[in-house]
Amino acid sequence: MNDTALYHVLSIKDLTVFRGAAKILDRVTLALAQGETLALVGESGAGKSTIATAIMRLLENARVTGSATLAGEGDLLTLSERKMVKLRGRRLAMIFQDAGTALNPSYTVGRQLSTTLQRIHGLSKSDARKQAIDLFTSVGINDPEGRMSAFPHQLSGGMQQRVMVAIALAGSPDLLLADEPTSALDVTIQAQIVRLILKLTRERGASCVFVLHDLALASQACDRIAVLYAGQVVESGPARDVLERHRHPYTKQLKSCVLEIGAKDLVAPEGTVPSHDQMPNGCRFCTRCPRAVARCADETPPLVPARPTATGPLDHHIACWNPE
Ligand SMILES: Nc1ncnc2c1ncn2[C@@H]1O[C@H](COP(=O)(O)OP(=O)(O)OP(=O)(O)O)[C@@H](O)[C@H]1O
Repeated sequence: MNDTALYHVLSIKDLTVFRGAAKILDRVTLALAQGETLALVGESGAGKSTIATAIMRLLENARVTGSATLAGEGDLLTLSERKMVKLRGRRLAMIFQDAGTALNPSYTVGRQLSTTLQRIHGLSKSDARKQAIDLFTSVGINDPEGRMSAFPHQLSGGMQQRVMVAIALAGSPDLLLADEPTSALDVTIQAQIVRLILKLTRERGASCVFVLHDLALASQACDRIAVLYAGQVVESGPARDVLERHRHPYTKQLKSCVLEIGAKDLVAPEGTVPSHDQMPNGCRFCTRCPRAVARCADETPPLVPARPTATGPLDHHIACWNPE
């Protein structure tokens, strides 16, 4: 498909995040079309959650540059806080990795969802309650009416996560930012929640930026993949291109780790990511890269089309001076 025909719901350009002297994200550029799902993959600490949190403008103690344009609203990084308060929940919503800490322990989950519905849609108490029960039903909470009066600690981790999904969907956002639930849940439940989020996003015609650790799921269930290494996007594009026709040596290593070990989840290739005070000026992967050439350590490779036929920002791109 010619991607200029697609409507970009989100365009991130040169997103850079500093925490003190450390550059946590380095000129991240990504685009997402309406109704599509983008998986962010990469080792722990690569900056995936930082991207989602920066878009929501919820990063603390960080300096952020670049832009993140939401269709029809402008650059989220420069909008007033008042405007952001209006957008959060309505046009964009985030599902956090750990529902246990994101939910308020002092209120019942029914009240947390109902007050969100009242605030966003101006519903009466009884209409909000009805809609809350419907939403609990659609996210697969059994006995939704009974669960309305439960406090978060009275629910299992999986149920808490479903409550979070319901709260995120309360305002019918057209962009969801979701962090894959990790260690707090067992793997089967994790996969169920991921599939639930993807299904509900699709049914609603919304778009989703999903932090995923499961490469197989990213390639099966998501339209696009962006591979991150130490805060830089090294390869991005349609899921099949990135996984099957990858050109970046890091993507190749990630994929071969999964194949060799037979693991579904992301396994880090050998070696370690340099610490922030020893980060190369150029390509951050160069210290572990079998194909590194002289300029890799000093010059950051730009994200460019991976093939001559790839031209638009949604096409397959790589950032490498010496690709496969
Ligand atoms: N609140 C914070 N203060 C300082 N540094 C932070 C903070 N949060 C994250 N970082 C640093 O920012 C970098 C990116 O972290 P981030 O959580 O975005 O990575 P990630 O790819 O989402 O990792 P994971 O897969 O483990 O969730 C890491 O080096 C991390 O140590």
